[in-house]
Amino acid sequence: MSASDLSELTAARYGKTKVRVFRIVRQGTWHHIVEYNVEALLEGEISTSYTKADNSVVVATDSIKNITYYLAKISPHILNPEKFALHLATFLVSKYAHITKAFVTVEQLRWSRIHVAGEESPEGHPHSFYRDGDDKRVVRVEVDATFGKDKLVGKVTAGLSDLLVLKSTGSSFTKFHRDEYTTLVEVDDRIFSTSIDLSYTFSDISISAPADEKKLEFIVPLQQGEPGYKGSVWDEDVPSRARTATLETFAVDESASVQATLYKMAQRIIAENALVQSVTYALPNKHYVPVDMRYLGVDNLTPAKAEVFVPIAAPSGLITATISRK
Ligand SMILES: O=c1[nH]c(=O)c2[nH]c(=O)[nH]c2[nH]1
Repeated sequence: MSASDLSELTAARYGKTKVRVFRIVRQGTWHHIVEYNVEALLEGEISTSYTKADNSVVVATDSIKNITYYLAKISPHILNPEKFALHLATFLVSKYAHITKAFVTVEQLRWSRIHVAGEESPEGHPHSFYRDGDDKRVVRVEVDATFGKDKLVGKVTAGLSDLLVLKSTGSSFTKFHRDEYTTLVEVDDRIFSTSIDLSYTFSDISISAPADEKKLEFIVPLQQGEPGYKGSVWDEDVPSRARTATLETFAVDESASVQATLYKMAQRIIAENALVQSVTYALPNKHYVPVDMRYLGVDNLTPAKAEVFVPIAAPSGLITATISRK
């Protein structure tokens, strides 16, 4: 039996990742900026590149990078990561006959306008910005041309990552299962800190295939404010409402556990966003352990006296769940 009888290619996807893009859109002296980390991966009739060293089916990852920068230059949708991701994925499956699916992830880094005391605009400075947080807005798009290049289906998941939060009270963890392996003590007051990863999904959307020869045109059916508009996956309100719901629920919830708080956050996102079908959180429980000072005769352990803590980097709990619209 030869080696080729023993194995077969069952999945293949490739492309470019960590394409760093910064873009300025100038409206006179009023500038808009975005900074993205883009990943664009392809699937299709590419198996012979793996099995037969046939590079003729390979759109070089370098070309995928070049297309990403070109669209960042010419796309009217660059300022909205959902629309830009859909544009890039639609371009890739439309341009290349043998590519049936494109998977684009856009991570948006935070840049907010600096507010200068006494200056005119309440929206902030026209061209000066600061990094106001390490969390990222994240958009994942799949454009599927399996049903035909003129019947493109878009699957959009959006959300955020690395939103680090902490509350110094309003969190307990009691009445959990106990057995011979249990050493954890019940606490009715503890620190709760987590780095929030959130993603929410929308129903599939149908996308008009670009009619122009260069496949660069990507048509957005209806825009916010136009008659007949019923909301869409690229509404700017959805990410901002989701971020606010996450932060506010975390802040005000009398948390019985990470699980119970997670569930309330997700319920609020579903209630507030008609187009969101499901919500997934991944919440590491970043433990803060009070330092035992009993050997000094100092009480730093009873909850009301616990003031000095060791932040524990690892291990952490990891609580995840998906909550779906009924
Ligand atoms: O909120 C929590 N959920 C858990 O599942 C868990 N497990 C644990 O040790 N501490 C905590 N806290």
